[in-house]
Amino acid sequence: MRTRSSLGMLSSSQTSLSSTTGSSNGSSTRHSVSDLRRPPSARSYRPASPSSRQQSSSRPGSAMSTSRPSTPLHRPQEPYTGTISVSIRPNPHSIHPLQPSPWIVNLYENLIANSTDGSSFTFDNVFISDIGLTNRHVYEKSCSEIVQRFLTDGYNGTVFAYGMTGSGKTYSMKGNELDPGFVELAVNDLFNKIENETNSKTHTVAISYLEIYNEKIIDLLNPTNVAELKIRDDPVYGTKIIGITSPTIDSRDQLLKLLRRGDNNRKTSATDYNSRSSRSHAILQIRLTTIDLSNNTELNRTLSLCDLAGSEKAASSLERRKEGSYINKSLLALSTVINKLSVASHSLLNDHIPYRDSKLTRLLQPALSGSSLVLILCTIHVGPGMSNLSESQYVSETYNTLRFAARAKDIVMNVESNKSTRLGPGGDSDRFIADLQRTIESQRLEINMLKVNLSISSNISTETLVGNNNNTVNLESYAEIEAENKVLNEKLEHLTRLTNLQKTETIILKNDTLNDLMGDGSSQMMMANLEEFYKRVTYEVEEYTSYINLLESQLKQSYKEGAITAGSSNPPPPSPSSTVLERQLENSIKEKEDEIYNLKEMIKVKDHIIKSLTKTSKLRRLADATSNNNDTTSIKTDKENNNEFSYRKKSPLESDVRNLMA
Ligand SMILES: Nc1ncnc2c1ncn2[C@@H]1O[C@H](COP(=O)(O)OP(=O)(O)OP(=O)(O)O)[C@@H](O)[C@H]1O
Repeated sequence: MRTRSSLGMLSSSQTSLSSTTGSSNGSSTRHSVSDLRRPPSARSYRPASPSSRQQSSSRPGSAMSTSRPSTPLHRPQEPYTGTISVSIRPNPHSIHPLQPSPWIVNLYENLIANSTDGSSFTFDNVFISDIGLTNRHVYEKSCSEIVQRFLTDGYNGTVFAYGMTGSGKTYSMKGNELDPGFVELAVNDLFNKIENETNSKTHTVAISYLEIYNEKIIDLLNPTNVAELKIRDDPVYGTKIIGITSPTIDSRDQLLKLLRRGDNNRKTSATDYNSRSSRSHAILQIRLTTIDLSNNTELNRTLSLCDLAGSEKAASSLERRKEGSYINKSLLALSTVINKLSVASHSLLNDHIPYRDSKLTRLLQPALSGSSLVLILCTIHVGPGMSNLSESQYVSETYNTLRFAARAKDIVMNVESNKSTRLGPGGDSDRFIADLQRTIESQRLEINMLKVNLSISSNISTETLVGNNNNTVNLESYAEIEAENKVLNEKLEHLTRLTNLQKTETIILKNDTLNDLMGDGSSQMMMANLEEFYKRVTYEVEEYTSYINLLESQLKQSYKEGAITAGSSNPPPPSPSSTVLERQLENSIKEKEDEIYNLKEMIKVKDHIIKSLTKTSKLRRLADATSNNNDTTSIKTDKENNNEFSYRKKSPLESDVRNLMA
């Protein structure tokens, strides 16, 4: 029973490690991952010897990582130069009472080793897999330093939890009532700081909370916000999400209440490995602005706390597989970025870093490219727990996570804190406002000029079409209509994509989704699946409807413009080019009308599907109620018969069932 005892035995020393936090050599010592299938007799733990470190550091790419002096975060230094801070936390529930774990933790060296092949990794913190180890303890040793430097020194901070599904990311970030997670602990630190601040300083806190689900950004504080949220470069914050809700917060309780509401909007589902698995990456951004009235300065900084979705093997459910492929794709993009940054830290070449390969890496771009202190908390499985994971499955997943962590640990950062800007007369913001006013003024002039040009050109255009002898179409007005056509074409392309998506959904529904919705056949599971499905479909229907409205208004506009262009009390014989133009407009209008008609038809189909599904779920509830009521009524699912229900024998509920079936 080496597992629990050897991991547990070191528990007491974990608490005495505070002096070693951050004092690791800042590198991960990696040894070759050799044959995992060596016979059990060969499994013995060999702590990393100086010679093995030597061997590791002589390999290309790691030489600098071991020789580079690491700067502990807690040592005041400006700017911060050092590696990303990486901590490893095993999920205590992953220990199996009977199966020895191949992973061994050495708390004195912050090292985790695989006893099968002798490979080992060193990080800033390696935590014990002990059920009694609280989030607060882990937070204080790994995260609170970044939060403090965010609060007092003006650094941006980014913390993210990374690891296999079910390994404890959400537990660490969110926690529970008894054991609050990193987010709540950071919020406490934030408000403690604000409340104890001297009178000369005022603070403004604003937050945004989003999830990236299937490569779409969703506003967790306002899920009805159906506009497609886009990431844009921003001179102050690096990147910014246009249109996201970002309320100003007055108190700790208000902030936590909003987060709870946001958490309820998050996509979670039961997977093969975790009964409540996060199916999205959730990112909380806290923006803090401090105005110091004693010297009239303003300081802005951002703390980002991210609970990433877990990497996973192919799931058995179709829906989960689809989500899983998006999750794995974005985690792969993150891993590629980390690899490249790690290589770039040790080379003089400036390789392209593919931040734009996923929304996640795009959002983390400013943090990973040096504008933020970064902590990565990697959560791992050290055993199969009570799941039916095989040893090779969880060991290889844990290896993947540790390799990712080791590469991240190799990345050298040079982070500068944000600087205060001067307020008041002659201050930075004054100059900024003056700049903005100048820009607005010159834009106002430009708009006026354009308005004048536009009215001249539309007069000329009308004259040209209604009676001038030269029969030429005004080029400017033609260009305008061309531009309008281009916009409409873009919209059309978007619609085609939506339509294709819609087609796929319908096909899926016909073939497999109904089986997926059935889940394990329990009405609870089916209701949960149905609710999720219903939410998604309703969201799509809303998107289509608002899109149709937009198209209709554009069409109206086109009609209007067409009428103005062609309208005349005394129309001239059309010139060849004006006829072409009118034909183009007519075709375009017709296409849009067809498009709208098709979309309306599709919405009808969706509505019909929703109704049928709701009916089916009611039917199933009735069926369950009937069978729970003992009686002999037997309602059974016949999946081979197109998922219809067949029933026999009368019961008091049968008439209800019949009504629903009708
Ligand atoms: N350190 C811990 N102490 C106690 N329980 C834990 C710990 N870590 C994880 N758990 C438990 O393990 C289960 C899975 O954890 P969690 O949901 O946090 O995993 P996850 O990594 O977020 O998974 P996913 O990627 O699927 O969302 C939960 O029941 C959680 O309560």
